Formats: sequence, structure tokens, C-alpha cells
Amino acid sequence: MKFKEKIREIQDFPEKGIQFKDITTLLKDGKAFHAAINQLAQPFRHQDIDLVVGPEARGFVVGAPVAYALGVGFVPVRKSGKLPGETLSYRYTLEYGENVLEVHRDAVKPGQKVLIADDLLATGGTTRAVVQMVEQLGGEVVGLTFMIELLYLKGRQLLGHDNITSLLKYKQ
Ligand SMILES: O=P(O)(O)OC[C@H]1O[C@H](OP(=O)(O)OP(=O)(O)O)[C@H](O)[C@@H]1O
Ligand SMILES: Nc1ncnc2[nH]cnc12
Repeated sequence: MKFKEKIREIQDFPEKGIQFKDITTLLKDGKAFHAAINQLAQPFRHQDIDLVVGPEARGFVVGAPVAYALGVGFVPVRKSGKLPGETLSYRYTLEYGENVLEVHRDAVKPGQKVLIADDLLATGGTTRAVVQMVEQLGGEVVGLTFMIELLYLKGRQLLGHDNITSLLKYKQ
């Protein structure tokens, strides 16, 4: 499956200088969506994963089906003010702008092995925030998986983890 042909690229969104990778064109293609999720889940089928954690909003679209494919639970990390229970908050900077993320304090139990999933790895700021939140709750991040990796923003280097996979890599 040629997944890159399914991703739409939009120049100067949400601000000048950003080339936005739009996954909605892949998501609406049932065969491509199904194949992409299966490929993302595959390397983790025989790894010891207890939970998939994914950040709002596009991380839900990737993380929840990957969790379903692996037969494990999914934990949402949400933008601030959305979760009803007691939360842990974390502020971070994005390729564009700033953000606050929250997770339920009882969502990850100490010692649980976590796979972090998102649609896209850019600077790595979002994922680093999620890693630190999982670790603060006592979870162990055993892997990270993305549909898209923007190599030129060097998120992989920021994260410094040895089990990062991505389906599509963009050099520019
Ligand atoms: O590696 P980074 O530089 O942190 O960028 C990647 C993040 O940015 C996007 O989310 P965004 O915050 O735009 O939110 P959305 O999923 O609600 O669109 C994307 O879905 C990743 O989570
Ligand atoms: N260039 C980009 N395209 C789509 N989503 C993004 N999130 C951060 N950078 C992005």
C-alpha cells in the first residue's frame, strides 16, 4: 500500500511556513486506514504492552484502533479541562504554539508497560510531554509509534528512545 499517496499536503497551515500533513484523506479510505493500523500494531503484537496512550485529538484516531488491534486498553491524554477525574497536567510547546495536556491520575498503574501512539511526530514536544506524564504516573514507556515522522524536525533525537517506529518518513 502506497500510504504517502493518501496523505494530503497543505502549505502554510495553520500558519505560514508549516507544510501540514493531512491524514483525513487516508482515514476516509477504509482499506488504507485498516492497513495502516495493522502495520502500526504489527511490531508490538509480540511485545509485552499493557496500555496504549494517545494525545488528543489525532492521537485518538491512531491510538485507539492500535490498542484494539493489540487487545489492550487505551488511555486518552486530553487538552486541559476535558477530563472529569483527578488529573496530572503538563505544559509544552508545539511546532506551532503552546499547549497544556492532562491525563487521569489513575489511568496508568505503576509498572504498566505503555505504547505511546500518535498520528505524527514533528518536534517531539507533544510526545515528550506524554512520556513524562506516563513516567510520573509510574508507567514504563516501552515503545512509540506514529503514522508520520517529519525527519527534518528531529523529534526522534529529542525523545532519545530506542523503540520508535513510524510508517511514513518525510525528509522535507
Ligand atoms: O511533535 P510535535 O511538534 O509536538 O507535533 C506533533 C503533534 O502535533 C499535532 O497535534 P496538535 O497539537 O496539532 O493537535 P490535534 O491532534 O488536536 O490536531 C499532532 O497530532 C501531534 O500530536
Ligand atoms: N507539519 C505538520 N502537519 C500535520 N500535523 C502537525 N503537527 C505538528 N506539525 C504538523
